[in-house]
Amino acid sequence: MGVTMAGSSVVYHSLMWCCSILPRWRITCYKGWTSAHFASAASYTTFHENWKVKSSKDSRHRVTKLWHVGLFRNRVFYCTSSAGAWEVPLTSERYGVQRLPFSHVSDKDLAFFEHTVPGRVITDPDMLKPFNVDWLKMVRGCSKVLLKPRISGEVSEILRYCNERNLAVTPQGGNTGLVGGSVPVFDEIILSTALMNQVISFNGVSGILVCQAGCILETLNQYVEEQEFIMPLDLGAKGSCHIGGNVATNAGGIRLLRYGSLRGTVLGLEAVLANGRVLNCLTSLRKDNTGYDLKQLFIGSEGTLGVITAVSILCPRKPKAANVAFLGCGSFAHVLETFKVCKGMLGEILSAYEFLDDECMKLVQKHLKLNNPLTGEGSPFYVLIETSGSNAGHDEEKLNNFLEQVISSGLVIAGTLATDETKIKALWALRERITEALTHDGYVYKYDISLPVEKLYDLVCDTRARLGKSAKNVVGYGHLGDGNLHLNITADSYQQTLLNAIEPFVYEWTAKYQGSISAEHGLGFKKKQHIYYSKPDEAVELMQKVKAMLDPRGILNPYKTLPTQGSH
Ligand SMILES: O=C(O)CC[C@@H](O)C(=O)O
Ligand SMILES: [Zn+2]
Repeated sequence: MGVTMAGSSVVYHSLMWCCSILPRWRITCYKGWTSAHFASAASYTTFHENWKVKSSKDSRHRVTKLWHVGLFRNRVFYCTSSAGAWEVPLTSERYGVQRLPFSHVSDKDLAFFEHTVPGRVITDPDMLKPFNVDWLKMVRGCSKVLLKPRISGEVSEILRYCNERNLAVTPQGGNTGLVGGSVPVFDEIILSTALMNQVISFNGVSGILVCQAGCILETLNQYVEEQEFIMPLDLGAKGSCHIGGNVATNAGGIRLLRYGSLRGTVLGLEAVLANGRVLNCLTSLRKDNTGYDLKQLFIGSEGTLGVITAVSILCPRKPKAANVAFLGCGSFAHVLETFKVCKGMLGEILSAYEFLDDECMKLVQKHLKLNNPLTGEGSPFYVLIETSGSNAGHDEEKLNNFLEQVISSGLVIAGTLATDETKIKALWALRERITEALTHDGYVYKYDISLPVEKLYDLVCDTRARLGKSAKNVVGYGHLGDGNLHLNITADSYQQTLLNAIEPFVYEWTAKYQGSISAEHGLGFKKKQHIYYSKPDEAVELMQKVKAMLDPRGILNPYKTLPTQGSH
C-alpha cells in the first residue's frame, strides 16, 4: 500500500474498511502518508500556510512595536496610536462602584517609591494606559503609579509602606486574566511582577523549578524543555502570562487533565503579606505535613491575601512522543461516548481532551481565517485529543486502535491526525485561538463553568434557546476532560438587557446542577458578587475572616474576589 510505518498502517487498513461502510469518514495522517491517499491532505497545505501567516511571531512583533498593549502567543491586540484608543468605560462608572477610603498617592509617596525602586516608578499617563485596562478591554481603572520591583525585599518595602499609608495596591502579572482581577478599579497602585523574572534553581533529577513570580510561562517551558522537562500547565496566554499570576489565579489550562491542578504541582511559594512581612514557604518537598499547608491559601487568592513573589513547581518529564487527533462528532452524546472510550483505550498516554462546537469553528474560520482541516460539510462538534508518552510506537498503536474503535462504531465521523510539531501546533490553534476569534465578533459575555460532564452542553443549548436572536453567537467549548465549559455569548455591543437575560440564568442553572461558576478563571472583579452560587454563606464568611486577618486594612487588590460586605 506504500505505507511503511507499522503504526500508521493500522489506521490505514481500518480506514479503508471504514470508508466502505462510512462514506463520510475523512482522515489525514500526516506522518508517512501521501496526499494521493486522501482528499483532505490537499486541504491541509492551505490550512498550514494560513496558520503560518496568521501566527508569525515576527509580524506580531513588528506590528506591536507601534504601541504594544499586549503580546500573547495566541492573544494579540494592539492600537496604532494612543489617540482615542481606549473607549473602555471606567469600571467604577459602568458598574457603579464606590471608592473605599484609601489614601491618595502624594508626592511624598512617589519620592519614597523612587527611593525604593529607583527608575522603576512609572507615572506617565500614556505608559500607564495598558496596565489600567484588562486584555478583554472590558474593565478600566485609573491608577497613576506603576511600580516594578525586582526582588521580594523591594515588594516588602513597598507593601509595608502602603499598609502604613493606607494605599491600595493591585498586583499585576501579564494582565491576561479574563475576570478583571489584575487591573485597578480606581487609583490603586499597580505592582508589576514584570522584572521579577529570574529562574532561581532547577533540579534535573526531581524536575523541581524554583523561580521568581514574573517569569513568563512560555519562557519557563522553553527553559525546562532544554533539560527534557515541561511545565505542568499550558494555556492560550502562555506567551505573556506570568507564573506568579498563574498561581495566584490557580490557572487551569490544557494540561490539567494529565498533570493535575497547581494545587498539586506547586510545592512551595514565597508571598509578601500586606504588612510587608515575607512568608517564605518556598520548600521543594513532595511531602511535608508540618502543620497547615499555608501555600494553598495564596493559590487562587487572586492577589487579595499577599503578593506571590516566587514559586517552587514540580515539572513533569518532556514526553518523547506526541500525537494530536482532531475529530468530528455528530452529537454531544457522541463527544461524551468518545471520551469514555478514549479514557479506557488511551489510559496513561491521554494528555488532553478538548472540545468545540461548530459555531466556534465558524468563528475561527471567519475572524482568523483558519481552515477547518476536516473537509466536506462541518461537524456539529469537534474534539481535540492529545497523547503524550515515552514510546512513539506504543502510543501510535494505542491511538490507532482507539481510532479504529470510534470510527467503526460511528462515534467519530471525520478526523485528522498529526504527529509532527508544526502540524500539532496548527491543530491546537483551532482550539486555543477561539478566545481571540470571539473578541473579533463583538462584545463577549464570558462564562467559565464546571459541571458534571453529561450536563456540560445542555447549558449552551438552553442559553441559546433563551436568548434567541438577541445574541449574535452563543458558543460552547472547553476542557471537556476536566468538566470545564467555556460558554461565550457575543453581541455587537454591551447591552444591559442582554446581560439581564443571561444573568442570573446561567448562574442559577449552574447552581442547580452543583456546578462552579468559576472553574479556572477566578472571580476577579466581574464574578465576585456571584460567589454564593457556588459557595455556602459559611465558607464566604470564613474567607472574609481570613482576608481580614491577613490584610486588616484591605489594601491588597480591593474590590476583587470576595463580595462587597453586606451585599448578600
Ligand atoms: O475565553 C474563554 O472563555 C476561555 C479562555 C481559556 O480558558 C481557554 O480555555 O481557551
Ligand atoms: Zn480554559
